[in-house]
Amino acid sequence: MSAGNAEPASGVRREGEATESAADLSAVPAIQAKNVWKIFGSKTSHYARLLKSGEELDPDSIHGTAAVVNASFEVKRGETFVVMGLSGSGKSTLLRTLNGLNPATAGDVLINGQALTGVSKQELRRIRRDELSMVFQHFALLPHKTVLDNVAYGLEVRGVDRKSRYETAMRWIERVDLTGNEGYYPDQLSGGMRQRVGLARALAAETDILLMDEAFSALDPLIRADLQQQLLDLQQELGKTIVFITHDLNEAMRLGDRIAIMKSGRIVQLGTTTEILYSPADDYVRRFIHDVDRSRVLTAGMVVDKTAPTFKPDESAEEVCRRLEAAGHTAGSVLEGGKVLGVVHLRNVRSATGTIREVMNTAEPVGRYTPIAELFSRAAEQIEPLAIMDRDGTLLGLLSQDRMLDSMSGSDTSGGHA
Ligand SMILES: Nc1ncnc2c1ncn2[C@@H]1O[C@H](COP(=O)(O)OP(=O)(O)OP(=O)(O)O)[C@@H](O)[C@H]1O
Repeated sequence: MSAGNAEPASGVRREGEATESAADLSAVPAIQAKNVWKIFGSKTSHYARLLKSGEELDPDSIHGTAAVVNASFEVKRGETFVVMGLSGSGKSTLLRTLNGLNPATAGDVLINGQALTGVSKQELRRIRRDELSMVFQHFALLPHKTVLDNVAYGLEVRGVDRKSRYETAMRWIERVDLTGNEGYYPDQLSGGMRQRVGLARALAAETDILLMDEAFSALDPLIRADLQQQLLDLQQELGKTIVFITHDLNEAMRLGDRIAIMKSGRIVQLGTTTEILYSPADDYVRRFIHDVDRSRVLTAGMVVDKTAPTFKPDESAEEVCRRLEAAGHTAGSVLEGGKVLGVVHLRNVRSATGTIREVMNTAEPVGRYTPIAELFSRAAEQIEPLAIMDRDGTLLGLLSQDRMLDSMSGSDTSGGHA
């Protein structure tokens, strides 16, 4: 298991110290949890003393509930970090230790390098207002305020003037596709729309960190899938740091860059989708992944072959054929000026006489976040594998139909790349 290996980062801030510049902050993980425990019960301060003095504590032997047991991890800036587990495993409690609503019994939580332990109530309120935003399962909208006022609420609390906060709120209302609904009250909206308001409100606060507690769990499956897609699209553009709580592993794998799986307060595995699918830490995790729809959670970027050779369009088919055979590959990509022009297959270059420009397949490359379920029919139409590109349009590698099928059947095709 990989939980528990978080190293302290540089740049720890203390209360009252100046907020570091954006450049300094970029070197610090957005969130750090170091040996965090949360114990409920009457002897909490006794256990806190034991843990602080370095004593080992067996969570099964305590009087009370050990809701979070020795959790250590870092959430990188711009990462979507999902905490997944069954009801009662400690997810919400862990989230509340991160925003200071439920102070840890022992251990440290650092937000943007600042430890929450020992800070004043006032400073904690400032951190919760300026550095974190929350999206809740049951929306937590103010029923007597309109959509516009709900979205603008965080800015109102911060004292932003009416004109600026409405401008900002309208921008986010538009961004979550709610334009035209700004005058409605929450009870006039569907569940999906209410959660869009919740999301817009969190985004309007313009904090770098979003904490989302079962944010989509109350929605029916189609609306839920829509909101997941909307979050993925927003995230691609905004690059927020998101901690997302869910009890659904399909949702966790669809959204998460990394996933922490919790059981009885412990993080039993922390890894990427492919790490968890192909190397489950124990039988508990194995049972979960049994129900995962791999074609939906595995994306092109997760299973792409990054080792295939690349060629220039004016190389001769004969030379390319020789190089492909020598490298033991059946296909390669053709690049010009850093851009993908096409893909060549050994079968086509073998019989060709001119340059590979004439025999390459010039089909559009595929984005790395496309679920492989959407690629099977395209892959079946051509002999060449699909070219997969990164966010910025550069080539990531090739993906053949065989490789997709292997990844679905449980073979590790990730080659260590998530
Ligand atoms: N305020 C509290 N007082 C006492 N026990 C608590 C408190 N809050 C949570 N617990 C206990 O801590 C454990 C973890 O609860 P938590 O709500 O964090 O789990 P969860 O994984 O978020 O569950 P769910 O998905 O049902 O919300 C449970 O045994 C719960 O009963």
